[in-house]
Amino acid sequence: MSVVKGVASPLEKYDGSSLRILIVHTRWNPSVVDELVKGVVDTMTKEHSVKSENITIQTVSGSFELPFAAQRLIAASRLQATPNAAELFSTLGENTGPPPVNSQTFDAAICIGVLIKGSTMHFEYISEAVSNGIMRVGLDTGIPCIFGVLTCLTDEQALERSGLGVSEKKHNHGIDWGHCAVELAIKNRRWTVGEI
Ligand SMILES: Nc1c(NC[C@H](O)[C@H](O)[C@H](O)CO)[nH]c(=O)[nH]c1=O
Ligand SMILES: CC(=O)[C@@H](O)COP(=O)(O)O
Repeated sequence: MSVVKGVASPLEKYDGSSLRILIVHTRWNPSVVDELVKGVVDTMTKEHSVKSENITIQTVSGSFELPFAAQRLIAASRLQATPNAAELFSTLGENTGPPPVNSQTFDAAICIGVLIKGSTMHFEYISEAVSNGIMRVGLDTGIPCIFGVLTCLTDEQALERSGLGVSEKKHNHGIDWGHCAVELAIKNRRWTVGEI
């Protein structure tokens, strides 16, 4: 068991009570993905006071769809949060109506999926595309976009990294992603107003 590997705790405990979080997760390998999502949500709500009503959860088919969905959902939330959203919405058709009162853009997005190597190179191509795509969404939108995709060679590796494994090394990586999302969302707010 490694004595080096792992992430150190942050220097402060971040209050997520005002944060708005987007979670996009896949429907591939659902037994593992669902456990990872639970780890993220439980960590944010129980350890950082993120309100459940401020967590938006959307699903896509597979990991390859994660970057597209995250980018489009961030864009849609920005449309809803714009000052003249009602006017913009009215131009979209008479049935759209005004945006929800509490609609605002997201403070962070978390993309969650599980890739498990098969017998072709499909795994390698998707892994590379998805990791680059998720990184690009964060850089292009300015909204922290957390890489919550397990890239596993075996089922056992996926089970271990979602806390469903049988060894003492098992750890739900969703916990780390929940902490990471809150920390970067708070820091991004501070950096955006010049607090460095
Ligand atoms: N094999 C896995 C996939 N494959 C599906 C792709 O992600 C994508 O949905 C499809 O190519 C259509 O664009 N997805 C996973 O998330 N996990 C896998 O193990
Ligand atoms: C990650 C994948 O796309 C993989 O599970 C597909 O399996 P295969 O390479 O056997 O087609």
